[in-house]
Amino acid sequence: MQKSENEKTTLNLKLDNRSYPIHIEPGSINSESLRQLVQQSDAGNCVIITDHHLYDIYSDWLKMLKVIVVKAGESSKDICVYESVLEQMIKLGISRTGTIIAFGGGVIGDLAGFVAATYMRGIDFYQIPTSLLAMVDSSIGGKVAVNLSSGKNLVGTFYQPKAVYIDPLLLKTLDKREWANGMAEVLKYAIGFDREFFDELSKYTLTDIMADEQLLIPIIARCCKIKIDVVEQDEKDMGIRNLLNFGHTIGHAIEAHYNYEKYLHGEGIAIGMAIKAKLAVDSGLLNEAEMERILEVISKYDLPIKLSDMMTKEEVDQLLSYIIHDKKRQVEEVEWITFKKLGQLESKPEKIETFIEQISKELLKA
Ligand SMILES: O=C(O)C(=O)C[C@@H](O)[C@H](O)[C@H](O)COP(=O)(O)O
Repeated sequence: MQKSENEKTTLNLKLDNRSYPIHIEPGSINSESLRQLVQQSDAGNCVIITDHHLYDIYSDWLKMLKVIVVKAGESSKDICVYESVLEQMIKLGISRTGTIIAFGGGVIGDLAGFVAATYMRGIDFYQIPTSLLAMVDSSIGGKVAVNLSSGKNLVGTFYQPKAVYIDPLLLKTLDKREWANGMAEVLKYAIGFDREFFDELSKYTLTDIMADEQLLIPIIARCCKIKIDVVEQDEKDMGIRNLLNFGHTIGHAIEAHYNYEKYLHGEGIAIGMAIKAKLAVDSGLLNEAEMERILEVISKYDLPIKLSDMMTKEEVDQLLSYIIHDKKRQVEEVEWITFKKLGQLESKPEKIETFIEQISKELLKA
């Protein structure tokens, strides 16, 4: 894999008047640059939304600025937390010409983006992702949302940021499980969109990527480029963008079934991608060796390829009931995202009963 120097990379996501830059530069985010971004947005009318874990780490950067802090973790992607943040925005005197800076992982980006999309009918926002998952996926493309008990991301909209600032050095605060969490989305791009990328990643381990910034930066840029290309073609997820949801129908159901406590998003979709790879062999879309390689590489990056506990048929049925609420669902069908070949996906409508029967069979296997 091509190693990069420490220069700045700027990518551009082109969507008419909703176009924006995605800056990738190690060391670009610090107290001074954060202050400048706030100043340029009118300091008194700009608020940073972050979580308590990050506030503890970066309090020196944040304490002089207007900040709203929520609890770290998926439980903050919640309607009540969303309402609380809106009320705090009012109390902070943020007007309809105000700005939000989302400084956090996927949860913060999705929550803060949804607040920005709806506060006084919409104000500007910037994404400063601090997790690998947010850097390679959720901070780009404008999907913003909160969860319901019925499922993931069920209340939200498409609302593009004004810019995304990616500083890989911020990942130093991430624990290994969170690194693996983000690598699941990296592997999604490789397995589903870029065979050469998959072959390259298969040469490394999670530890290699964590330890070598010169390896990491091109990986982040490659993921952003794939995401940009897809979003520019299908911003509202009516066609090709469905493919970015590979492994997610099962993954979201797993997350929701365990109340967003047992499995991180990346762990859920890793299991989802592994199940899809196994089923692709049954339908002749992958050969046994390709499937085995996919499972091996997913495992190599410290991600699960199956649920950790055996499930009863009743438990599997309960887990799969979340599929009914998947947003790719039509009336009687759900978009089945599967392989054309390793490195290329396709989406086709599948009867929900068939979908559930096939996934159920895999989930019940030892
Ligand atoms: O950007 C997209 O489109 C994706 O599907 C990317 C997903 O990796 C991401 O997790 C997204 O938030 C899930 O989207 P959803 O539409 O299933 O809520």
